[in-house]
Amino acid sequence: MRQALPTDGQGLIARKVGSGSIGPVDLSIGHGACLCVAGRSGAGKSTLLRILADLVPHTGEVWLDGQAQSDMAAPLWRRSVTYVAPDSAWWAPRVRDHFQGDATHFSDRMRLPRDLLDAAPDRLSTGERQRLALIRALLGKPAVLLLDEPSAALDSDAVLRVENLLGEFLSEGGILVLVSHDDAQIQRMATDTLVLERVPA
Ligand SMILES: Nc1ncnc2c1ncn2[C@@H]1O[C@H](COP(=O)(O)OP(=O)(O)OP(=O)(O)O)[C@@H](O)[C@H]1O
Repeated sequence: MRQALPTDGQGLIARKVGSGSIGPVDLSIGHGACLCVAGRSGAGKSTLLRILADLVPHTGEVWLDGQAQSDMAAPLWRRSVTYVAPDSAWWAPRVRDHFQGDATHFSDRMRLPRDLLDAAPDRLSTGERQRLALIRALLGKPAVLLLDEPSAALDSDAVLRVENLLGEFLSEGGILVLVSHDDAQIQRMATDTLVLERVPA
């Protein structure tokens, strides 16, 4: 497991967050740390990430470096606390139209063909779309990345390339919350783990 940095009020902190299907959940993640979220299908992993990104109504409170989520406009909060869905949305004609800045460095690191940046999003494979969604999020320079099964569709070499980039994000003080069903990936990436249990109806 990776080493966590101490939080001392900094980092991402959630207290008693929940919605109809999950919670209440407490968590605290320091800069440079990766919380892996596991649990059975339907346990609420995606819902927890969407709560942390302020994408769904919820109870409880979330803070980033002492700044409360409830005191910020949701779009501004999401620039710092960015959710990457397993089924990312693409709306512009070309892939590169979705990026803030030059994606070639990240795309080369992932060994993606350069012509993909000029491609129409609907011709991307599932794994290409997953990696390009991660690149799009990284180019936004978030403080926190909330990744929902980011390498579920990837071969083992591509998984390690993704983890390498995420390791770099962590070493620069980024905060990562990673939903994964892959125990080996959790072993490689986690400084801490949270196993969610489905709330009985
Ligand atoms: N928009 C929604 N409205 C109502 N219920 C929802 C909504 N989104 C998710 N749920 C329910 O909340 C529960 C948790 O769903 P969630 O997608 O968070 O689980 P998960 O742990 O991520 O599952 P998986 O591993 O299958 O992706 C499920 O019972 C799901 O049906």
